[in-house]
Amino acid sequence: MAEQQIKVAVLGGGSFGTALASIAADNGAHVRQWMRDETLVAQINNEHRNGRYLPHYAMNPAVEASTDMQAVLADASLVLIAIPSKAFRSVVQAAKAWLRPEQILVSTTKGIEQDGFLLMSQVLEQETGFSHIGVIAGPNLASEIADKQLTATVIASADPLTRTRVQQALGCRYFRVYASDDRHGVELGGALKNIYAIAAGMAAALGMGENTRSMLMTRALAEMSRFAVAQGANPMTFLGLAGVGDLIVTCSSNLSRNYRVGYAMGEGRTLEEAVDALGQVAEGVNTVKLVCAKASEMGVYMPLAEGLHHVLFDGVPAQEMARTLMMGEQSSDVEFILPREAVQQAHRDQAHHDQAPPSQKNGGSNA
Ligand SMILES: NC(=O)C1=CN([C@@H]2O[C@H](COP(=O)(O)OP(=O)(O)OC[C@H]3O[C@@H](n4cnc5c(N)ncnc54)[C@H](O)[C@@H]3O)[C@@H](O)[C@H]2O)C=CC1
Ligand SMILES: O=C(CO)COP(=O)(O)O
Repeated sequence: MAEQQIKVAVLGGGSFGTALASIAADNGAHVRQWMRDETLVAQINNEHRNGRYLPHYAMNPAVEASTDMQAVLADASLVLIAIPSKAFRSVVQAAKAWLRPEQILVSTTKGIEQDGFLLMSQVLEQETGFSHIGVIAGPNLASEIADKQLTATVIASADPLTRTRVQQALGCRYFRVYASDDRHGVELGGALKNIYAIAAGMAAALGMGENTRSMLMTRALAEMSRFAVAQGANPMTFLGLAGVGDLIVTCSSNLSRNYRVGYAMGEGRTLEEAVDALGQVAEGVNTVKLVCAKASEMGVYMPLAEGLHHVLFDGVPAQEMARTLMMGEQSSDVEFILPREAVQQAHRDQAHHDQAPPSQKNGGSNA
């Protein structure tokens, strides 16, 4: 019996939604893509090109674009939502009337909602109450996917059906889909790395070398995983594609929009100028604000994120980022092996010992 063609709906007409719609169509799925802009819909349907977000990408001609959300969602079994975090909830609310519990709902958005510090899959859960919910995250620069560069991602969900269906729908000769059940960790990895991509772009523009970049990325990973574990994620997730994988790509490539915002600021532009010149979403700008507030509330040590926050919002010069990196406490390398508290305690013990009168040192002996 012939396999039934999977029906995929993509909400969002930006670069990632477009790349994912085309992958699914390359893979034989029936794909409809929803967006607000009628001109873009006409261009995708007539020229098979998204001139606004991925102008040089020849999309799979089978992708049908539409501004009619109901028609796009009508018979889809898999719904991919690629909408920036600021608009995510409003789009889900608009879609709700046509969503059904048996559908698989997957967020591809790497951001956090301000009210309640919610990740997008939590927004999906809140709005729908459905159980087939997952997230996609990993080193996935849309423009490289558009070039069909070999790429891998992660589908994270507690629900095995969601994981399997997404692997079937998107896994193809140039796109591999690995599975995880740590939805929260994978989703946090995707959102948090945007903060450090901005910092890495800044460091690159300021002429910092490879040692510095490597230190920044590795300490970023320590900081991200410390925060995520405090939020209930599994630290091992940060060894995977959605952790270190995504951190590497966005901290190294000027195809990353977050990196580009940092680079422009390192060259002397203001945040506003850098964001305006980009014309697309750089989620890290909002994420750093929310994460710093949350970290301070939870008592999580995040010197890099705080340093970046001062540069972005408090008028501190970008050069100060480097000082932040060098002036923080010299603590543990991998704190899941040697806890930070153990290093701090050793420093305190040593200071106590150094201050003690000579008669009390070395067990009272003067040798
Ligand atoms: N572009 C990339 O390489 C990747 C992006 N992502 C994530 O995917 C999410 C979406 O990103 P992109 O597609 O790259 O963004 P984009 O900036 O290329 O496009 C955003 C799209 O959302 C639409 N949109 C914005 N507000 C809307 C609203 N209120 N109602 C309906 N549509 C609205 C815009 O019109 C546009 O079509 C982001 O959270 C990003 O972090 C994840 C992986 C890779
Ligand atoms: O998440 C991404 C690649 O994995 C895209 O990063 P930017 O949003 O910084 O372009």
